[in-house]
Amino acid sequence: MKGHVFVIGLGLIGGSLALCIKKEHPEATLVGYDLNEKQCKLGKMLGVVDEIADSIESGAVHADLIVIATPVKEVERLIELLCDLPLKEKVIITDAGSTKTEIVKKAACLKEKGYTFIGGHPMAGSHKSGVTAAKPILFENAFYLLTPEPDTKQEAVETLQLWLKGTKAKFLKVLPSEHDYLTGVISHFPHVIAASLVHQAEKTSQTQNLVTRLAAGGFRDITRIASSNPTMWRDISLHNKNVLLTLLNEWKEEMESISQMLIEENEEALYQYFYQAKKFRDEMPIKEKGAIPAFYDLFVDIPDYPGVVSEITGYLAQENISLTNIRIRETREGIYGALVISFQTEEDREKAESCIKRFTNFETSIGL
Ligand SMILES: NC(=O)C1=CN([C@@H]2O[C@H](COP(=O)(O)OP(=O)(O)OC[C@H]3O[C@@H](n4cnc5c(N)ncnc54)[C@H](O)[C@@H]3O)[C@@H](O)[C@H]2O)C=CC1
Ligand SMILES: O=C(O)C(=O)Cc1ccc(O)cc1
Repeated sequence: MKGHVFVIGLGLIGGSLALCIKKEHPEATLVGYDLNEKQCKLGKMLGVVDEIADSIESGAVHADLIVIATPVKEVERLIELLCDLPLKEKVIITDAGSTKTEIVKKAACLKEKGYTFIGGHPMAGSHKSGVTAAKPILFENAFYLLTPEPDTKQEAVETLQLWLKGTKAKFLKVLPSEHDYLTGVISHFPHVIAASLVHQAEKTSQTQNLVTRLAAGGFRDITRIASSNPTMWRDISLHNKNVLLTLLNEWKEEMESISQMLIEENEEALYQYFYQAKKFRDEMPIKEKGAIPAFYDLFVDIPDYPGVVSEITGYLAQENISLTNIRIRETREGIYGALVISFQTEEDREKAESCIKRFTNFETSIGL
């Protein structure tokens, strides 16, 4: 497709979406804008966007597609700002925010002006931020939730999906309230719990300095997401506060019932509690992005030349690092592909990452 695409917020998500759009639509002009000048410079330098706009206004008025990829409270402010601009009549405005109810409500002013807004949420990412972490394979096979309104034209939804085809994500349409409840359960509430576990360990560390050294394995797995961007999570929590408060109350009741099982030394109830959790989790489609990520996967961006895979496995073998699985996610002649290497433990994955970094200049990441 041809046209001007304006991406506001050139971070992990805005940058990755820009790369996906350019990959699928090389004739489109990608224009970026970020409050942080450094992200603008990097975005242009890394070829994530073709141009940087001087202001929101100058980027927005020429755009056929506007993608807002800033923290969710900023999404609201930007929508207000766009409402007062003379945009193109057929422009499609979307966002990538992790919450939808408040954003879609705010977008009513765009509808009043005759513009089309379709809420969006690519359900993949990581605890990293900034345009340097952006990559075109970030959303591959992930769910991409869209929240069109009943009166949104089907043609506009199709056009948006076409613009976003390069994400290779699986699009699903949901209601904003449904979106916020589901993401509250599987994403927002777990972030609160992860942060709370880290706080608990920190409190203990004030009197027991061994705690941080002992915190390995399970603790690190369950608290990885506590390393995410605090501004982003502050905004998400405030936007989805009602769902979070409901979930917190249910959680408190559940914790109360565990206290009771412990007080009563109720072996059968405790066994059932852990057994049912294991059963449900083991049956989840964990290999699919969007459920629970496979935590010990290492992604290596590799150039497409013969022998590159055995070169990498050779380095790992030299350092006695065992892998459990290896696969190539995408290769086309001369184009970078992603090698996905699975390990049994996080320690093995960390060792492998530093080994590959020492021997090569290939980009590595732990993805979702
Ligand atoms: N990080 C993740 O894994 C995921 C994040 N999201 C959502 O995507 C959005 C962006 O998140 P990330 O890319 O991770 O954050 P990020 O921190 O990497 O990028 C956000 C960028 O927005 C810029 N920004 C903030 N206010 C702005 C404004 N008024 N005008 C222009 N630029 C502004 C910041 O300077 C920053 O560069 C958030 O709404 C987040 O909830 C959605 C899916 C996954
Ligand atoms: O790092 C992780 O596991 C995440 O949870 C990434 C993430 C963050 C926010 C979203 O709205 C969707 C995905």
